Amino acid sequence: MDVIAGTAFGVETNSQTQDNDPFVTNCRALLTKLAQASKLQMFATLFPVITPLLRAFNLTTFSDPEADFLVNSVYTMVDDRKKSTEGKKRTDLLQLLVDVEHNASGGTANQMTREEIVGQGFIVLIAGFDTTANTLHYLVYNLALHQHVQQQLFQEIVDNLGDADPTYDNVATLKYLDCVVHETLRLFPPLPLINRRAKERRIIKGVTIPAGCGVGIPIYHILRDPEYFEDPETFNPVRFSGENRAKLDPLTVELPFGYGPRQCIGMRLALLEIKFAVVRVCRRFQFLKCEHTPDKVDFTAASLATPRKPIKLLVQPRKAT
Ligand code: HEM
Repeated sequence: MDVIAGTAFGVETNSQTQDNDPFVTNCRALLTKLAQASKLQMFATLFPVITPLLRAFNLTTFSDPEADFLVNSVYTMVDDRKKSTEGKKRTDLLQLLVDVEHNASGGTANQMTREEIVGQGFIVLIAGFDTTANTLHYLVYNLALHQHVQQQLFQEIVDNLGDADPTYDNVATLKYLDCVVHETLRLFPPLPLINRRAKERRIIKGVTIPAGCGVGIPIYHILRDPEYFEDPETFNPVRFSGENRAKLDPLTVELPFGYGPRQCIGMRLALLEIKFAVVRVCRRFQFLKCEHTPDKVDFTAASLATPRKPIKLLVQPRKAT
């Protein structure tokens, strides 16, 4: 939350310590609702023709007071940025968007309206928060269940970084960490399903997809398909190492972030964020199973991969060496 609010909007949220910050509480509440709104979304995905009807009855995903609060906050930020002088310019996403509007003021096709800027900013906020947090959640769960993986990861961090702070360059040397992150995303993709609309009629394996038809792409199931991954239900980070990775279908390696021109814009930021957090946490704590830790995660039928019951773990400080 703090990373996305800071990098996208320059807002300091301190979500770990200031639970009552309205930005944090509204964001959390909206994401919880979004995760639950899946049945309506699924229906609208399969039958896009009903979308105008949902809009007419104000039944869209973003018609909640929490969404209003966040959208209005982004409007205020955009207006503040426009008023601020050159010298005070920030280097974040919102500033880039505001500059696009400013620089294209000749009315070119690339010019963005105020609404478009706010819409883009809002989507980044929503898309960048729970996805990364959920991945970290599932990653430490996997470590708790697979102590040998946790030990190898810990050793890699100690051997390569010692006590040094994680940086863009030094986390790139942590090859095993990269495998652990990718294997976590394979088994627990935060967005289990993405959507497209068919541009033209196509027949795939005997199934006709008419032009304009909504198509759901089941990321979760593709990433657990034995056609693409041997022994797919097993958590095995080594499948993403060096020559093993080269044998995988390249499409599946980045699939947790989608595919094609609409692929996740925050992929590199997310991977870096996750790796920084893992280095900081895993060198100080060990994650263990406890009596409430499930052996298998049962998901809700939601748009975000949400566990039906909270996943509880035992966290133990590591002894200083
Ligand atoms: C582990 C973390 C993340 C995962 C797994 C993830 C996954 C995805 C997926 C599957 C999509 C849809 C892609 C498609 O349709 O092909 C997407 C879109 C997007 N993501 Fe991420 N994402 C993550 C983190 C982030 C972060 C940190 C940001 C913000 C910087 C972000 C911003 C976006 C945006 C703006 C879109 C595009 C929305 C659109 O075009 O409608 N994501 N992401």
